[in-house]
Amino acid sequence: MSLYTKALSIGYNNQVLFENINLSLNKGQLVCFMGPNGIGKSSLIRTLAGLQKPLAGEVNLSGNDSSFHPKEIAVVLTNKVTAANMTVYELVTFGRYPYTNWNIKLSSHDLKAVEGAIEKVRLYDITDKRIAELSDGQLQMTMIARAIAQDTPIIMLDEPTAHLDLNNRVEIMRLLRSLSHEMNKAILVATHELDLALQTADLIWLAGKNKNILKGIPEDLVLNGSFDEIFQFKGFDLKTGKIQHQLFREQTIFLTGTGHEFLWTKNALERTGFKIISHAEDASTYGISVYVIVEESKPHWILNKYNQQYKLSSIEALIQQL
Ligand SMILES: Nc1ncnc2c1ncn2[C@@H]1O[C@H](COP(=O)(O)OP(=O)(O)OP(=O)(O)O)[C@@H](O)[C@H]1O
Repeated sequence: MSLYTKALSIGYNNQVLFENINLSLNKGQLVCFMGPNGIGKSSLIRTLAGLQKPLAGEVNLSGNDSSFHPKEIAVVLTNKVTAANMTVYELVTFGRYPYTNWNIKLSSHDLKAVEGAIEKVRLYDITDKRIAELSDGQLQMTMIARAIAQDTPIIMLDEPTAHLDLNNRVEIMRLLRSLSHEMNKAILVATHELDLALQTADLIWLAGKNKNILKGIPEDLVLNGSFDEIFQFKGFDLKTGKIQHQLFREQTIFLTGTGHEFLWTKNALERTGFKIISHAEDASTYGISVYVIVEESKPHWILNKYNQQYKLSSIEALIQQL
């Protein structure tokens, strides 16, 4: 199943957010939808999910007319959940409501879907907790589990990692990626997590400046400057993925070495304001050179500073000696 739009315009009576949009969300793909605050990501998700009327144009499912059904699209929005007294387990079972009648018990198939979702999101420790007792992150994970239990070919999530710690953010994006690839689902995630989106998305939708949406694989949008144009990064170089530090030391260091140790040494020296050169005909031109050496998995640093040599056992010691 896939979803596509034809000349779609969305927004509100007094505000058009996106105009004449032609997009498709295909099975087997994880799409990250990115753009600055207030550009209209949540509004587009609600419109694609059939929860909000378009201003013009159409949203279609696999060529059918837009008769949305919760068996086809599961949505995780950012709204507050009001079911304070319900347990986590009960809320996840709500994902099965398209398949059951309120008065009918969950079938063994329903229970399997609920248990499977709880396992995938690793909620087993908190299944008996009440919603009112959850942290924001736990509630977020519960809502994601509910959407997985719904077992639809399309899942849309609005900022699903907003309250999560780094491990859970990575875990959720990996999970969404595996749901799209292994279970052939179409997954759309509105997110501000640039680094995670660049590493996990098959495709990026980038909200443009002219009520349009740019599409492309992450690497192409980085290299062709689309991200820079939309986000107008200040002090951050997306092409290297690094914050641009002020070179306040006015001192160049010739640095050589390999592996993680070399990269983290470079990171520390740049952060502390040094300009780093790693390829040079003649290292002695720079007055200071640092060699990162790893022997039997243990690193040390050789600093040559104006004809003096020092052997150091940590990057902190190296910086102090500089
Ligand atoms: N129900 C509504 N009625 C009228 N205007 C709305 C409504 N919901 C949102 N808007 C307006 O639409 C614009 C886009 O809002 P939306 O929440 O879709 O943006 P967003 O890209 O998801 O933002 P963020 O990244 O900050 O979550 C904003 O100007 C917002 O004020």
